[in-house]
Amino acid sequence: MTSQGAELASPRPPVPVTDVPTSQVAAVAEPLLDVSSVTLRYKLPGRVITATERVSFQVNTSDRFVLLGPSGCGKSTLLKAVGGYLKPSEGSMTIKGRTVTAPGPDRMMVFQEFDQLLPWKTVLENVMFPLVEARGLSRKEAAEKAKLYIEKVNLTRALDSYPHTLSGGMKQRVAIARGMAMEPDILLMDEPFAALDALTRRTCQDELIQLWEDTRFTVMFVTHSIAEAIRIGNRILLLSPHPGRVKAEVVDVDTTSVADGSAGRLEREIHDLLFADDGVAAH
Ligand SMILES: Nc1ncnc2c1ncn2[C@@H]1O[C@H](COP(=O)(O)OP(=O)(O)OP(=O)(O)O)[C@@H](O)[C@H]1O
Repeated sequence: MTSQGAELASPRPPVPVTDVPTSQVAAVAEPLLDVSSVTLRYKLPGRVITATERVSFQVNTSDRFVLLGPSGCGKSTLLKAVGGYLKPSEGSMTIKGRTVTAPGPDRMMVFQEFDQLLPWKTVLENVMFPLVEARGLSRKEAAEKAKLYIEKVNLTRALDSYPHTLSGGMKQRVAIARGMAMEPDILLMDEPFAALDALTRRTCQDELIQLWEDTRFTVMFVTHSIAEAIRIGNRILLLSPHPGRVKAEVVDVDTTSVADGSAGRLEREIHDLLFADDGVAAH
């Protein structure tokens, strides 16, 4: 049974898994993001690639909403479409009731690549840049806000450093600070930790959760790692292999289950759902 507004701290059976299409689930409140029956296609010379087919889901304020599925199922394509970089061939996407038609400062993206920072600008200048250019803040206001968010990702010591002097994990934290400083309606993260070593990746995941505890921002997070999905998400949408369709949604993911050992069970259940035939998944 799907429910909205997960209470992460409450003890509960950790695996409320549903195969009910999200479009059939009654929303408790107006969703922040409403993706309705969205098909995304790439039109190439002489052929068309369908990346996702009739995908529906809703993201609520303060959700940590994870898109999980095998490589090529269209996770990044979906995220780009929410970002406004791709127009659906079918269906609709609205954020706060407005149709998504183009990129905007209400949806900031963080990518996997370490080179998403401007190499000729310092950490502080990188975080200030969109605040000045897209939000129209004065340099003084932008610097104040940027410093606040750089502090939140524990990089105050690196304010004046240039990207090439930072580790991969530090660069990703700067990118997160830059996205969060814009105080977007939703932060869109495309496998931001996938290129990090295992230890740094784990640290960055924990820091992201800590950051969420502090600010309760809304995040949509793409990964193909089941363990990462469980660690990050309070809701996990499972997509089938290419073309991506909604297979199931895991709701009320209790992050405490990661510590109490039941994460392994949840991981196995999600694995079985992801890789089962449709008939098997629909139990
Ligand atoms: N720019 C593009 N032009 C044409 N086809 C594309 C383009 N980008 C992605 N595709 C195709 O769309 C499908 C979905 O790709 P997408 O990158 O969204 O999947 P993904 O689930 O994010 O995969 P991964 O986990 O490997 O990043 C794939 O078949 C891919 O080859």
